[in-house]
Amino acid sequence: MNKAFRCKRSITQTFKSFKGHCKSLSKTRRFIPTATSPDDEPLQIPATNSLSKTIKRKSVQVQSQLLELGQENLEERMQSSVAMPANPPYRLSTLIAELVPQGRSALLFELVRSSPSMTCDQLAALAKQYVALGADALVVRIDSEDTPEGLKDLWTVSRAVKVPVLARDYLIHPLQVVEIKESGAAGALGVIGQVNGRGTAVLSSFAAALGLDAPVEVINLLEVEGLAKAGVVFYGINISVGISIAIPGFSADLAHGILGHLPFGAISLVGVRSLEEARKAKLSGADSLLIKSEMIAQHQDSLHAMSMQLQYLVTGDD
Ligand SMILES: O=C(O)c1ccccc1NCC(=O)[C@H](O)[C@H](O)COP(=O)(O)O
Repeated sequence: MNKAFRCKRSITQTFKSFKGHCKSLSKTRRFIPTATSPDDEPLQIPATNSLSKTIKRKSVQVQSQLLELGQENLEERMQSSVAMPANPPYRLSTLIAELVPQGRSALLFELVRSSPSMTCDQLAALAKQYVALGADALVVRIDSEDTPEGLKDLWTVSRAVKVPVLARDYLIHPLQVVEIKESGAAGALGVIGQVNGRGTAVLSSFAAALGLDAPVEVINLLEVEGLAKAGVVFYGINISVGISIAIPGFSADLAHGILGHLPFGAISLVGVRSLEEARKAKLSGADSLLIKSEMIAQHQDSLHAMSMQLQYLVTGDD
């Protein structure tokens, strides 16, 4: 359990500071989480790029959930989630701790419905295929743009395979983390430093308090420094983030710089879209690789070959 919770702050206090954080961000940041309590004013968000548009859409969704739930029910749900943390049978951080001393990085395959009409059972069958191909863990996309039944997908896949299953969404509010925990996942991707700003550490420590692995996506060492002080130990790097938020020079090279300067004992996950990115990330010391759905789609006709090449890469036999 990390700092925010070691300090014995109640979950209510934590949530309140998260709310305050959302409000302050609304005035100052480029990407603005607007998931606030039912009594908050709707916030104005400048949609400057695709990520900020996505966050705006997500904020509207979360805000409507919060309105429906009400403040008291929300606090009760969060409190009972902390009181009964998840104890998933397969954990990514445990797996990484086993593999890294052997010189091996963990391979996470991203799973997404190929069309909205795909069923949960079909997705579960695909999950089993990925595990048979060599995936050490799976990441299920649950955003409403990817599936009409994100949490059901997560629930079904988590029960279908004997590897860690993480959700991928855009996380801006603790309620989303509670739902992911209740769906039986072992973790969540989507806590993004650039989106959550000063609330990042709170959201991350809340996920940890619920027993989930939740790497925080970072784009520079300044973020790492601040988060490390707050006790964050799991970092994510999305190599293609430079494309979506136009950071000049953000590339595998910058990822290399961040990976080389993570705090002692920290673990890392790097999202890749090609074998070349996977190779660079492994050489730079990534503890785990997220094989993104775009890459899997590109190798649709040669999944076995892709997987074999990845196995060579992560064992360092490349
Ligand atoms: O997407 C990754 O590569 C990634 C790697 C490690 C931790 C988190 C990661 N993604 C979380 C995100 O929410 C993405 O940054 C965001 O969805 C944008 O993703 P994309 O459109 O695939 O660049």
